[in-house]
Amino acid sequence: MPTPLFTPAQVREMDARAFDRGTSADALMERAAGHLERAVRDLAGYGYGLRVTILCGKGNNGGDGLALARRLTDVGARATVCVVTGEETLEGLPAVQRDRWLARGGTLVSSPQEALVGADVTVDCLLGTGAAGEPRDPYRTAIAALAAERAQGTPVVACDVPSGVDAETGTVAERAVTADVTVTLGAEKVGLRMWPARGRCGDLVTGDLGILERRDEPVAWSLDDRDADHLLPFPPPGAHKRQRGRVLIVAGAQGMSGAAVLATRGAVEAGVGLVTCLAAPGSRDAVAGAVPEALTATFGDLDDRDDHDAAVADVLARAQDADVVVAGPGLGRGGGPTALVRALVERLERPLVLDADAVNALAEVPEALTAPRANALVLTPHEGELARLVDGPVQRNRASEYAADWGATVVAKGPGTVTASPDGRTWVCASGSVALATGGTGDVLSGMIGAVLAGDVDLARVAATVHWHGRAGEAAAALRHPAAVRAGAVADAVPTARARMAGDPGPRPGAPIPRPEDRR
Ligand SMILES: NC(=O)C1=CN([C@@H]2O[C@H](COP(=O)(O)OP(=O)(O)OC[C@H]3O[C@@H](n4cnc5c(N)ncnc54)[C@H](O)[C@@H]3O)[C@@H](O)[C@H]2O)[C@@H](O)CC1
Ligand SMILES: Nc1ncnc2c1ncn2[C@@H]1O[C@H](COP(=O)(O)OP(=O)(O)O)[C@@H](O)[C@H]1O
Ligand SMILES: [K+]
Repeated sequence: MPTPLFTPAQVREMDARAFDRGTSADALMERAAGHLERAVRDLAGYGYGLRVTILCGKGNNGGDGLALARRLTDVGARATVCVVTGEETLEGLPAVQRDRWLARGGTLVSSPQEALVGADVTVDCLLGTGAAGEPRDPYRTAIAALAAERAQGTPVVACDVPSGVDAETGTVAERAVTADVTVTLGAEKVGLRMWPARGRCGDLVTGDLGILERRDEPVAWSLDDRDADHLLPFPPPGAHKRQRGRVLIVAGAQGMSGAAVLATRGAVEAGVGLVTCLAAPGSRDAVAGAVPEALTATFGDLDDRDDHDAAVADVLARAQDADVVVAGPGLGRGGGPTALVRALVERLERPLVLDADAVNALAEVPEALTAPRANALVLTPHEGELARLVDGPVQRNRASEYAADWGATVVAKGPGTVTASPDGRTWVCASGSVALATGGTGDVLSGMIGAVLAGDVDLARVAATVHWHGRAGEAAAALRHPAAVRAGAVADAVPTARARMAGDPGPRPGAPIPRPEDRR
């Protein structure tokens, strides 16, 4: 099942609801400590005699750490605890936990550096979801001491969030913890799935506190292989090629054949009935040579001011024979491409995927983006392209707002790509590799998205395709080396990545993501 993701504020509301029903904050803290204890022992592979150093702050995150120390002692581990703000700063529950720890015979070490000596595992209970902004001293110094210890090979378990990481936005302070395991408490926090935060968490483990209810509405979802596979098309037996979808790719201005080849390959490798690539004459020949499975044709000269109306009319006419149009890779910049993209957005009665230069063209005619539209529009900008479409700095955690404003599905690309559909659903991609950070991999993705939408315009399929593309990047990186992957190798890996995602296909339950209106 897809994993629901929540904001820290939502998790606080879940806490408050649990308190209203009679669950005590103390009970939640004890449950949290139980999950941390298990994570520490799982990481080490043993508990008895394990030397664990716990650095605590003065909030409830620190309280969790003090409760953990007691539990570890109960299973024979040796816990060393430092409250970095000084034990006298604790109030409320953390103070109660401190007193229990001291009553249990525990002691407190005053300096983090001293506490860390000889640790087998360290636990970051410095700052949790109550923190904001750059960690100040004494947290700052403690975070540096933890990092120095980790550099010597001592693994770090983070309580709830790695300190210094924003669990809502996914941003990371200049001084922040890097963990090997993060035990996220109550429900998964959306920011921890986003980059750069995701890179600080290590393995993400959810510590169930019994506060999440079925009716809780997540802000986003994360798909696993099986979820994504079930969302993707599976050809019905007996289908003929036209029923398996027809994709038209409009790409490759003069001298920009590579992008057209890669987008066309993306569509072909993703599996579809028919792919046609429309490109400038030289590019068309390159596509025909490189991708024999595709049909090819040329559009007129988009660079020629007098002729671009004819070229636009030609593309629109050819689009009548397609189920989906993908436009943009290597389309070029200028009046011709802008006129073409505008015409496609305003007049095409087919689902339309706009990538790369088509996104840039759209930024030239923003009124086309906000005008009401009947067809499905999917935009696949990387951060630079997205920045041209929005006012002010890009925030990927705001992709759902962009999607709602534009009535379009927005695929905000980058590590941890965020896909948001205009009906309010959002997905944060869990797959991918830095191997994808190379020219042309985005073109492969746009072709793949065209292919999957050709059968059925379920926008959850876009997120599933992003996941699939990430897995293809991982597969290409494993076969070669993350530093030596070219976009063509990602296209090569698309079919095997799907086969791996499918595993033992088993029964297909259909789309597992409920739409908002079905979720009551
Ligand atoms: N349902 C849940 O999620 C539960 C949460 N619990 C824990 O409670 C934590 C949240 O507790 P709190 O709200 O007390 O918050 P924190 O434990 O994050 O503590 C925040 C403290 O740090 C200070 N602070 C804030 N920003 C700072 C900065 N930039 N530099 C230095 N100091 C800063 C604040 O003044 C405050 O004293 C969670 O992360 C989790 O560990 C658990 O106890 C159990 C239940
Ligand atoms: N560090 C990274 N980790 C994972 N995926 C990445 C990373 N950097 C880029 N990607 C992915 O690689 C692709 C690059 O797309 P794009 O920037 O449009 O490239 P191009 O225009 O060269 O085709 C996107 O799918 C993006 O999500
Ligand atoms: K923490």
